[in-house]
Amino acid sequence: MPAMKLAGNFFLVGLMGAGKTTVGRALARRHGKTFFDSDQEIEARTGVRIATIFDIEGEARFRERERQMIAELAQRKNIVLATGGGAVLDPENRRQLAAHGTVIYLRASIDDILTRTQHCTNRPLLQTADPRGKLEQLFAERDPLYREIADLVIDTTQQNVNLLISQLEERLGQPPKPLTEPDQA
Ligand SMILES: Nc1ncnc2c1ncn2[C@@H]1O[C@H](COP(=O)(O)OP(=O)(O)O)[C@@H](O)[C@H]1O
Ligand SMILES: O=C(O)C1=C[C@@H](OP(=O)(O)O)[C@@H](O)[C@H](O)C1
Ligand SMILES: [Mg+2]
Repeated sequence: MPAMKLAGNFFLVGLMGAGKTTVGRALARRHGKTFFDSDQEIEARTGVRIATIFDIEGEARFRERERQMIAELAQRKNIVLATGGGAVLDPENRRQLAAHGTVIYLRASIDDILTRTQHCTNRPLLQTADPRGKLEQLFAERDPLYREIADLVIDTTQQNVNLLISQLEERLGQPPKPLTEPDQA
């Protein structure tokens, strides 16, 4: 059992392959929270993979499904939610996430992301001749949006999941800094 209990909802944001689903599931298990992954919920409801939704309906319709799903899940209590990497593109999603929980931005180097995602066929945006170039473009577009709503930024590059959870707990458990320095008597 963890020494401290984390209160409220936790929302994980960051690029594909940053580890949102993996870290989110472990964090939820350790702190007795219900885990959701917005992509997995969309797949469960539609009965098809994310790649098939992109193929048949296109990215814009996927984003609508994602917006609906995040609006619904953000209302729940005591959850950990792993969002899809593009969820922050929508201002309404950013508003929902910032308003209803602690937002954790997971970062990773492009090299690590490429290694982690190279055999995956269910990330349609990376099914391109130049996944590195695509990730660099997505990072440039999205990093400011992740930062806009993040309460905490954690770098997962070359970090094992258990150590990441300890790091998260340590940083979330820190008492808030006083606004002013105590008087020097
Ligand atoms: N800290 C880590 N170190 C090494 N591999 C990782 C780490 N976090 C995730 N992975 C692996 O990378 C892949 C993508 O992780 P995932 O959690 O699905 O990322 P995301 O949900 O952010 O796209 C998975 O195969 C997962 O096992
Ligand atoms: O970055 C993106 O736009 C996407 C990320 C994916 O989720 P992960 O970040 O969990 O891979 C998934 O939602 C979809 O393929 C689109
Ligand atoms: Mg994921």
